[in-house]
Parts: sequence; structure tokens; C-alpha cells
Amino acid sequence: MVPGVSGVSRCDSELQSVRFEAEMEESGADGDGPGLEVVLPEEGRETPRCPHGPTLLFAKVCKGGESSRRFFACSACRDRKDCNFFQWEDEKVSEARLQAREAENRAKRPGTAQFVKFCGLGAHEQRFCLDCQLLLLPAEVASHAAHSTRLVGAAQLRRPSLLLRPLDNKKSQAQFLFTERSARFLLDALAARGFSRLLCVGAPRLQELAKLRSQEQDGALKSLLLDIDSRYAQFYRPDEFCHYNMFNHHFFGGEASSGVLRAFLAESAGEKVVMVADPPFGGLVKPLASSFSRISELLFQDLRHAALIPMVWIFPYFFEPRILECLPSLTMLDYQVDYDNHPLYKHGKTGRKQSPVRLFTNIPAKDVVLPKDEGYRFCSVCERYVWSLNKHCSKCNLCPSKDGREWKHCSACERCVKPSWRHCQACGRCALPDHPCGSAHAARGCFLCGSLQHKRRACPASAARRKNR
Ligand SMILES: C[S@@+](CC[C@H](N)C(=O)[O-])C[C@H]1O[C@@H](n2cnc3c(N)ncnc32)[C@H](O)[C@@H]1O
Ligand SMILES: [Zn+2]
Ligand SMILES: [Zn+2]
Ligand SMILES: [Zn+2]
Ligand SMILES: [Zn+2]
Ligand SMILES: [Zn+2]
Ligand SMILES: [Zn+2]
Repeated sequence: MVPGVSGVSRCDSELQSVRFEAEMEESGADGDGPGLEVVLPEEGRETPRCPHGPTLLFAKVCKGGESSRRFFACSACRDRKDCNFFQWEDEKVSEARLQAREAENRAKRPGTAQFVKFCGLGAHEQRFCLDCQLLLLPAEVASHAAHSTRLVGAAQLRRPSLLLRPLDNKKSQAQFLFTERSARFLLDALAARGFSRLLCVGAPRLQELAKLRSQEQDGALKSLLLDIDSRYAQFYRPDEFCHYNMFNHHFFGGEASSGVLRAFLAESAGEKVVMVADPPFGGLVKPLASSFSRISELLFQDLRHAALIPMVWIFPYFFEPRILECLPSLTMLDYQVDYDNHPLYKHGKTGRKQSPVRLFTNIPAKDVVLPKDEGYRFCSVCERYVWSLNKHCSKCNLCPSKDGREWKHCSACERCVKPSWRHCQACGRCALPDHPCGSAHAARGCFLCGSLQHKRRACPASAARRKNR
């Protein structure tokens, strides 16, 4: 295993890691411990490339604020089985090895779309190979004779997310697909705000439902899908899909492909464009935020100021501090997103079993109307729609709940806390009843310098380190 890589939640949405994060959050640890930090490259600095595009630079943060020797690793895959790229930052790589690497990267690029040719076939010729997950042209059928294949009709071609097997690789893509309820809510809410161009980043089901809706409404809604799952290229015209890695803003199809996004954004002058991104739930908030900022730059290239594209970033609530640290103009909404093929994240559950997945958006919260019949209401003080159990606290002057449970006010802490927490006299704060009482952990001191006044991210030592770099 690559040193350190196994210890961090990368592009990973498996249940376990999400639950782990949830438990950390529940215990008050909020992820402020030892781990890997992504160091974003300075402007113009090239990083070595793996088959998934430019790699990311990682630094392991140790107690005392020192970071160990830094290294490059794949941005998209956590498991070495999926991508075993590893290079120390200061390692010298021979020209021969660079060339071999480039040849390997080229060989791993997927084939091009054949959607247009496939659509021209007769109904009795349109075959899909279930084993290879490929649409087959007549000349290709013989080589799949030993596989299970089936005819596909126009209706199936319009719903690729029902035809394709969701990628369930726990350590990479883990595709959780929206329920009709969540997808419909998103499309309705965005249409109500007047958005007519939809950029779906890692949201293949949303793209197909947007397209279906558009066909019913004379092309009123235009959408483009950016996703690392190249199987989707088979179902779309080249101007509807880009093979894209959202952790490093890499277009596998090079200039031609990034040009598709540029054209999509440029054409939207006068039409309102919105981006909906549903990344795999992992810890790589910083690179995601960086990619979304780069997409925004393409939209606002004529403007001097750094504006953010209207967006909805779908992610678990316990990433709120990290997301807001990177993109402070976003706010978290109470809406609970649920998924078809996820055992836990289902609508109607209560307590800890509710979906932890929320919307982070720069659309004003008061304008995103959450459905009353699903249990949301408008808080006129907070000026946003909230979940029914999120009761307004007059002492905090806000609706405090993040996790969907009813929080309660602690007058000693002077804030609202989770229902399972009790005020601990020894620690002088609220915590779970079985917390490690009196320990440094319980006191939530800074990981780097031990101060009780701030957390690692706000540590002057950490700021100094960043500046030095
Ligand atoms: C949690 S699923 C979201 C699917 C969405 N809920 C839907 O129903 O349309 C994550 C999506 O991101 C894609 N993905 C995973 N890693 C990616 C990467 N590095 N770059 C771009 N897309 C990625 C997956 O293929 C998948 O479609
Ligand atoms: Zn890779
Ligand atoms: Zn096959
Ligand atoms: Zn309120
Ligand atoms: Zn309160
Ligand atoms: Zn308390
Ligand atoms: Zn205690």
C-alpha cells in the first residue's frame, strides 16, 4: 500500500467510510486529526500524470504540525489495484520511464463514442452486451457470441442509468443513483429558479431525466454530463458528454473535450446555467472545490472578479465546515437526498438512519422551496426552508440541526447540541455520555499545537506552514 494513502478518505463513497465520518462527527472529533492533506499546485506547475490525468500532491500531517516527505498519487483512485501511481515529490524520473508511463496512460484511454452509428441501426440490430457493458455494432456482435447480450429499444437508450450496472467499486466510483423523488425535486427546484442549462458533474441519472424532460418540453432544458464513467459516452452525442475527472479538472478527450464544456457555457449567455455535482463522498473537498472554481472561470472568463457558477454540490452534512472553508459563498440546505441503490439513504427514515446527504448551494436559500408534503417548513427568522424536526432556537437565534434530529439547547455551552450529547462538568462541554472524559481528545484541543482555543485548520502553525510553502 502506498504510504499514507490508505488512511484517508479519497474518492470513495462506500458506506463504511461515510459512517466512520458520521461517527467521528457524532463524537465531536470532526476529522481534525492526523491524516493526509492535498497540496494544490501553484499556478502553472505541472504534476506527473497517471491514466486519470494530473496526479495530486499529498502531505502527511503529523503531530506538531510537521508534514512528512510529500508524494504524488492518483486523484481518482484510492486503491492501488485501480491505479498504482506513486512518486515522491523530489524523486528524479528517467526519460525512459516517463515515456513508458505516457504510453501506458495512452493505452488506458477508453474508445470513442459510437452513439450516432448505433442510433442509425434497425431495431433488431441494436444489441447491448451485459458482460462488457457495451452497445454493439453489427460487426462486433460475433466477438461477444459467448457473452449475454440483449436487444435494446429507444426507451432503454434514453435511460442508460437503468441499463448499465452501477459501478460498485468501493474504493473508486461507487455510483449511487438518485431516486426519482430526489431527481424530480432537483429538476423542479432549478426550473422554478429559471435555469435552462444544466451542467451535471457526476450525475448521470440527473442528465438523463433532464433530457427526457427536455424532449417533453421542446428542448427547453439543455444539459451536459461530465463523468469519469466512460460507459456513458455510448449513450450521448459528443456535445452531451465529456469524460472528465472532477478531482483534477482533467478532460480525458483533451482540448476537443474541454472545448465542449467551454461551448456549452459560452452558449448559455442570456440563459441561466447551473451546475449540479454529486461527487463520490470522500475527503477530497479541496480539489473538488478547485475544479468547480475552474469551471466557474470558464463561465465568467470576461469578468475580473472570481465569481462562482450557480451550483448545487451534493455531499454529506458533516463536510459542511470543510466545504464552507473552501467555498464560503455556499450554504447548506436541509433537503435530504436519497438514492435508489443505497441501503441506508432512503426517504422516510428517522433518527440516525436518515440520509446524511445534503445540498450546498449559492442560490439564495429562501428561493429553494423544500416540499411541505415531505415535512419541510419555512423558518421566517432564518429565511430558509428547514426539516420539521429542526426547531428554531430563540437563544441561538437559528434552526440548529444539521443531522435531521431535534437538537437541544445547552445553557452552559450556550449553543444547541445533538440530542445524544450530555453536558460534562469535567470537560466543560457537551459530549456523548461515553466520551473519553478529561482526555485531550475530549477537550478537542488543536491537533497541531494542542491549544484548546482553536482547531487544526485555524492553527497559526498551520497558516505559517502554508505561507512558507
Ligand atoms: C455518488 S454517484 C452520483 C450519481 C448521481 N446521484 C445520479 O444519480 O446521477 C458519483 C458519480 O460520480 C462519478 N465519478 C466518480 N469519480 C469521479 C471522478 N473522479 N471524476 C468524475 N466523476 C466521477 C461516478 O461515475 C458517478 O456517476
Ligand atoms: Zn490514476
Ligand atoms: Zn461482451
Ligand atoms: Zn430558524
Ligand atoms: Zn440554541
Ligand atoms: Zn453543554
Ligand atoms: Zn468529560
